[in-house]
Amino acid sequence: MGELHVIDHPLVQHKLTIIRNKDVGTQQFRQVVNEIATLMAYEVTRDMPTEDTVVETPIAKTTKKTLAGKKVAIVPILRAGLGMVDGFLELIPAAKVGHIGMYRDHKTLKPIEYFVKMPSDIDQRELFVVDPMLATGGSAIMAIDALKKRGAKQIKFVGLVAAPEGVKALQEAHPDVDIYIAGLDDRLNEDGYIIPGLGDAGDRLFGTK
Ligand SMILES: O=P(O)(O)OC[C@H]1O[C@H](OP(=O)(O)OP(=O)(O)O)[C@H](O)[C@@H]1O
Ligand SMILES: O=c1cc[nH]c(=O)[nH]1
Ligand SMILES: [Mg+2]
Repeated sequence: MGELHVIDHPLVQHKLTIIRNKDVGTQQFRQVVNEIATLMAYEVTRDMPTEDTVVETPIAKTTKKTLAGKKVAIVPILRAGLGMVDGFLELIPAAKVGHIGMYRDHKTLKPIEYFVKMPSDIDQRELFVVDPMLATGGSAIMAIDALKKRGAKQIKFVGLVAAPEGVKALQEAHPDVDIYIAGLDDRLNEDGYIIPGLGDAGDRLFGTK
């Protein structure tokens, strides 16, 4: 079963509450989503492998840790996932970025895939699939299906707000994928929105309403 990690760091919780406010505009929403993404990138990279490296300080030669150079890629689920990419790149600037386009049909709530462009070697990379919202889980499940079909083996899902329904569905569909979120909310409403949630993340990020 994929582990659920709720990042309860005070800075993350504070920033998440800021963007829940319906009166926060596009510019601040975008900025704070990226700030939370940076803080989450710090948490989700905790288990990155390190190796011993010899370094000469002004005082002495010593052996200390550096990253072992594991390849990673950030995979935003368009559109809303794009809002988290720059925040991740702040900490992992050399990461490749693969895009997967997905929108939910408003009536059926089923996701529809419309774009996939991945680095050629995703089978050798750790992938961070980013999307602020995990609602029914349909979009994340289909995105991860598409990545596995292309050879991906190591995947983490990183979101901001999730409904319990989405967490359960994703854990059942992809038990090998750990889930990192900033907030686990109450439930979905009849339109498939997370309660209390933060509204439509894509519309709030890009000002399309
Ligand atoms: O868990 P689910 O029920 O699949 O819902 C979550 C999806 O819905 C939103 O995307 P949306 O369809 O609004 O597309 P957008 O990002 O282009 O606005 C969100 O960004 C997720 O991708
Ligand atoms: O609450 C929700 C659910 C799905 N997608 C969103 O952007 N918000
Ligand atoms: Mg949307």
